Amino acid sequence: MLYRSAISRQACFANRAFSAQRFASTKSLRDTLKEIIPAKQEQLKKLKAEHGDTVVGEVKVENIIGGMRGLKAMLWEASVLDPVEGIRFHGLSIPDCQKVLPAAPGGKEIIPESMLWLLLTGQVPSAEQTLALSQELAAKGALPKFVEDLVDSFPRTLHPMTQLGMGVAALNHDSAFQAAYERGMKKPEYWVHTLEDCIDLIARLPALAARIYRNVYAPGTPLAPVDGSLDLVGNYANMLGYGENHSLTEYLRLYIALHGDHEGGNASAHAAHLVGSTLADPYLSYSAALFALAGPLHGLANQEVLRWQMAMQAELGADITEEKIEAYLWKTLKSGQVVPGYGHGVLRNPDPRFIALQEFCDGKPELKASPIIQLVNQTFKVAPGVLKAHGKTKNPYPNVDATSGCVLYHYGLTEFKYYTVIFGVSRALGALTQLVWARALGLPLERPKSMSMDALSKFIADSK
Ligand SMILES: CC(=O)SCCNC(=O)CCNC(=O)[C@H](O)C(C)(C)COP(=O)(O)OP(=O)(O)OC[C@H]1O[C@@H](n2cnc3c(N)ncnc32)[C@H](O)[C@@H]1OP(=O)(O)O
Ligand SMILES: O=C([O-])CC(=O)C(=O)O
Repeated sequence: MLYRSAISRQACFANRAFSAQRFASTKSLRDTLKEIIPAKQEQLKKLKAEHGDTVVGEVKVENIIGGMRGLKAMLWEASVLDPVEGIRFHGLSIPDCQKVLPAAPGGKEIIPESMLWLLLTGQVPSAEQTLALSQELAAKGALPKFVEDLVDSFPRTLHPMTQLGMGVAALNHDSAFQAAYERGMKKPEYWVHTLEDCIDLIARLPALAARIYRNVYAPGTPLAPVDGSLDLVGNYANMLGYGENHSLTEYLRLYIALHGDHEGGNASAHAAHLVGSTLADPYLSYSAALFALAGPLHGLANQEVLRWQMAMQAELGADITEEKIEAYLWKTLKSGQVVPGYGHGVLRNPDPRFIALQEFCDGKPELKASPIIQLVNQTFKVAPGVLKAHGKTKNPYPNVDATSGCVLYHYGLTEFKYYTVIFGVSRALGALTQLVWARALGLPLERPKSMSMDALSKFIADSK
């Protein structure tokens, strides 16, 4: 009863807040995709036929040397990142999504299932569709026994991200795409089997990620099974051992929904896309994404932020002033390290995901009073000025990693080497969505041309 009234409350709320045409019909996820894919295929065909030779930008030597920064060279459907405004998912900003995407029954925050539906289809799901997706994910959420045994065999000292990537790769044992490919499936069927793998993988990530957490940080204690009545994050929190903490569960829903997609060029999404373009199955493709996410310049920065803020707290003692933070920032920079959680390859403003997580904290007195979250806020006041004066970083503002882990720490989830795993549960939403579309659109193998320094120098000399 409570469940039903929560659902209809959500539906009414969503209907008030957003224009009707953005809403999905009452169709299932698969039928919705079947309906929209032909138009997208047609759009791509037309773009290629009518504008294939339109120039989008130029390639400078600095782009080739500089990590391809700024080059518009990938197709990515679900989201676009504006340097100033931040991310939009199918045109919806984070505040838009917070208004229209259904929450979990009894909750307020965006539920990752509704974000997944939006990313995959470009439509806002109803509460009923979101619930159906939750139920499907829970029904498919258990791990095969051999993957449980594999993960249980890892040493506790193996980094949780290494464990996650290996576990995800091993899940390809059951890949529907791989099996159908071996049977000789035709190209138009690719997306159908890719979608099934992607749904299965997203469903199993919480059980895999929670098992890693329990093995490493609470060995020998019981691990809850997947509960068919819970949503994806409800289950994840429960299996982690935090199911009773409603506030943390809500935070995780928001966190996982917001980290889901950040257009295509970020290292994890791009890695999934590159590997997927070889027709490797979604499990192998997403394990590649996870290993990219595990680098400190990308997803691992959230563990690095906490480590750095804790070291700052320990050094500065009880009376932390802005002057002392400023001196600590300079010490970090002068020692040749980056300030973790600051800077970005595309953004040139504070990350709206950072703002959304800060707003989550602002609404909760216990979070506002938390020393670590106060330190994040104080650092935010000082760091942009210091980074501007330092004069190197193109973006002196915080990215999402500047706060995400510190909030987890406040909730008692203090094992910071685990934080990127939570990011890894999330990024599957966007990276796997794109794999479905890459297969539906028949996108080719990704294979850019590289040049050696000698070849570049010759090219420059010849063009003078
Ligand atoms: C979810 C995410 O992945 S968000 C990013 C998470 N990563 C971090 O927070 C780590 C800290 N930040 C960084 O290292 C960078 O800002 C990156 C990797 C995110 C972006 O890198 P780039 O696009 O190359 O940044 P940018 O063009 O501004 O770099 C120019 C110079 O400023 C430096 N710089 C950039 N950000 C910082 C920073 N936070 N602290 C100190 N120096 C920085 C770069 O290292 C580079 O120095 P170099 O010329 O000596 O090599
Ligand atoms: O966009 C990027 O390069 C990094 C990032 O913030 C993300 O992947 O979420």
